[in-house]
Amino acid sequence: MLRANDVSHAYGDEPVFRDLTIDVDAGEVVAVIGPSGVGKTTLLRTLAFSLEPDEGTVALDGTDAWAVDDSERLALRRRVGMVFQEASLFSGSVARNVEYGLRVRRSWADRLTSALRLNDATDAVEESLAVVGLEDEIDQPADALSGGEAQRVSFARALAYDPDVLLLDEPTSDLDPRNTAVIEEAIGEAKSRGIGVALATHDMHQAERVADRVAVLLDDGITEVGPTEAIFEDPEKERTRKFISGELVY
Ligand SMILES: Nc1ncnc2c1ncn2[C@@H]1O[C@H](COP(=O)(O)OP(=O)(O)OP(=O)(O)O)[C@@H](O)[C@H]1O
Repeated sequence: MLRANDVSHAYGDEPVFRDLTIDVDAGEVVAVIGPSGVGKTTLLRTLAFSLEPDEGTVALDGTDAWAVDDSERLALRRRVGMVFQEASLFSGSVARNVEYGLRVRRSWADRLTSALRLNDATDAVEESLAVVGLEDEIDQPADALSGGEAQRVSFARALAYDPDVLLLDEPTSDLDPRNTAVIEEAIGEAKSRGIGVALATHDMHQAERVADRVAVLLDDGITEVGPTEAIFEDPEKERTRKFISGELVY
């Protein structure tokens, strides 16, 4: 469904990755693991159509995002939700923060329609908050939340948006185990709704817990991608095995 094909990207003269291919299907979680600075964030920004690759194509359901005009590309971007390492909520209630996700997705025409849609929006906000266990905090000011709760609201916001794809950039690296577990369960819920998920993570155990497939990003490209169990138990490449076992030090 979402596919980056033979993409290359460099910042100035510094190549980040070359000829990299990765895809994410509906209802599938693909974890991208690799050492710090290898290009996981750059890859997610490429998959979000916010960074144009120097070479190669990035397509959603076969539409090449950089071969269409700006408005079509914007329409593609709207089908993708993102959660970053740090929650970025604005002052205002939890409900308003989650609603924001819906508002950016909807066109003006949609927003001007009936009360039925407004009810749908309220339902979507409540349901999304329930997925991250924060339905009781709906009217609280976002400023009053802990860091972990704020990140859960960020996830609910991305989910309420009803994306086709969710891109998660180390969403739990600042969280404690309890909040991490909530986010991992929410990833499972997104998957069961048919959302394709790409998850960049430093945490190999997390990749093992939540991913269907794992892409190992080393040096300037994907060294190996495959079913999670195969990558962790019996990788094809020696380099993958060394990275997984911690023998490869960066
Ligand atoms: N806007 C930029 N301009 C120049 N260089 C950049 C830019 N963004 C990232 N880089 C460099 O590109 C490389 C890849 O960065 P990126 O953030 O994609 O890696 P990462 O795997 O997500 O790292 P981390 O795990 O530490 O978040 C790094 O060497 C980084 O310093």
